[in-house]
Amino acid sequence: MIRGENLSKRYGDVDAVASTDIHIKTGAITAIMGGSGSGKTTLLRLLSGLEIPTTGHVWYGDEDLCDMPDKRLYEVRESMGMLFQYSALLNSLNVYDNVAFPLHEHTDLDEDVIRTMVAMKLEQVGLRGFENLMPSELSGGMAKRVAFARAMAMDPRIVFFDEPTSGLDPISAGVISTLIHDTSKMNRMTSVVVTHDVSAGLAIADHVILMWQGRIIAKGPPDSIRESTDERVCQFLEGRPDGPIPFSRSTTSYIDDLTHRPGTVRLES
Ligand SMILES: Nc1ncnc2c1ncn2[C@@H]1O[C@H](COP(=O)(O)OP(=O)(O)OP(=O)(O)O)[C@@H](O)[C@H]1O
Repeated sequence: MIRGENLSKRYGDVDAVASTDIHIKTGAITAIMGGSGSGKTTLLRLLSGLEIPTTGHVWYGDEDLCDMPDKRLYEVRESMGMLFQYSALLNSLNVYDNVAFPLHEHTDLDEDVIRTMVAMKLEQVGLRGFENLMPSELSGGMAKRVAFARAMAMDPRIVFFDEPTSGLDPISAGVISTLIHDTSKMNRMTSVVVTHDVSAGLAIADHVILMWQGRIIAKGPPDSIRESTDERVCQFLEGRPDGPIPFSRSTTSYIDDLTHRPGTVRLES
């Protein structure tokens, strides 16, 4: 369904994503995992057309997302759902209006029809009856579920989830992971999930992609990732602080930085 070809995204002198080829399979759940700063969110934003790559192409079917007229890009993005890392609910709107927002924005449906659709989506996430609550009155887990209902509002063909379980207790995280899995399978939806949550990622995904320093270092079904002997993959799966994946990404010597030696980053005085 979506294919990234030689994708790179450079911010200043950081290669957030570097020379990456990726194929998102139709109807499958793809988990993109990797350490902090490895480029997962950037890759997700490139694949969903939210970010323009520095090099490369994103093919959506046989159309290039990076070279699409704005009107067509808008149409394509209507067929995609997005659940952002911090839920991104609109704080001035209650739960009902947040979930109804895409339907109000993109359709001419009668309010009665919208009300029915919102009730169905809220039932799906176990929050029917909470329509009048404001985002500030929701727990983190409830906010994620509202964001999930909103991402599903237009019955998208593909949904991008950015850290859907971050900051949640294990039970709420389990609820969200199950929702992603069951909804994807029931609706034959294509899902792309960026997550730090190794066990959830391996449990719900059909296909796993592991990133390090902007590049894909392993890909395949969960079992092949579990059985990988690549030291970087093992370190990530086991959550070991020591190994080939360094804790610090600094490229300059610490001592040089502290002593303000030439060629190093100067601290502001
Ligand atoms: N808008 C931006 N401007 C400048 N640098 C950015 C921007 N977005 C990302 N980066 C840099 O690109 C690199 C990859 O960031 P990205 O958010 O894609 O990683 P990530 O794997 O999703 O990290 P995390 O798991 O911590 O959210 C990081 O070094 C980050 O600082």
